[in-house]
Amino acid sequence: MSGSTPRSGGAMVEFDGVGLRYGPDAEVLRDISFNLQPGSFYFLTGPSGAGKTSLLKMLYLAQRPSRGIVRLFGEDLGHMPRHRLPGFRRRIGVVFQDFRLIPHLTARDNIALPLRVAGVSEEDLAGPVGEMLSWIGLSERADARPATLSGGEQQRVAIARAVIARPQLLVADEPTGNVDPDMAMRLLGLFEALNRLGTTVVVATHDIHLISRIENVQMMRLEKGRLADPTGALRYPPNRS
Ligand SMILES: Nc1ncnc2c1ncn2[C@@H]1O[C@H](COP(=O)(O)OP(=O)(O)OP(=O)(O)O)[C@@H](O)[C@H]1O
Repeated sequence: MSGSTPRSGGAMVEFDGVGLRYGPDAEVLRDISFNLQPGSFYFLTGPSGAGKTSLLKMLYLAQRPSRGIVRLFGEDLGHMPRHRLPGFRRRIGVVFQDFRLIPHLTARDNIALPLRVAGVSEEDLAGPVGEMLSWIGLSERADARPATLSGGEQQRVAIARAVIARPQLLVADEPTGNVDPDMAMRLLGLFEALNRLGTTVVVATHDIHLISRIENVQMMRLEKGRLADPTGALRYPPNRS
């Protein structure tokens, strides 16, 4: 991993008074303030349209806030020159709601992509990619292209691709929406394993069953573009000390 690490004792992610609007329309997110601590596991919930995907987009740097401050890995993104963004993005694993697999690459090559980008040799990546294919139950379909995979199979490949390079931050948008409950638990196991290795994990989901199966998670709930804190687990507003 290149680049800076979070300031000592600092948050992995800090949102301070963040608002987001698309074009001239009203804000879809308002007054969003929270800290994500390194190595923690968060579920983001809320009704459809509450703004979960929009919040995640700001987390994985696909969207800049309309106002407020977003700090990632201790740095203010508002003051970051564009040429530094790709380096930051490489430290973040993303499971997109619509998967976004590369259509002309096989399942194996989609999963291997982050390791290749990181410069891992073909010899060294074969083992981890094979293990990942086995974990998601797709060893037999390793040479299949995305268009020939089911929605659930594509989702499993997307998850494997997001976790294989052990990102510092993992952001997953409804990552188990297309798989059965057993596979959902297996995939959640991947997130937990990564989290135990130190990755901060943020999972947006409607799946209450999934949430109830994990211990030591923190909940974030969005309602109509605002953050609620029903459990009190979240520091809201953030501790400014
Ligand atoms: N690119 C966009 N342009 C304009 N409005 C958008 C855009 N993306 C999202 N919105 C609007 O922002 C609001 C929040 O959408 P968002 O997708 O973030 O919600 P969500 O909580 O992820 O919903 P779901 O659970 O259905 O995926 C919605 O009113 C949506 O219509």
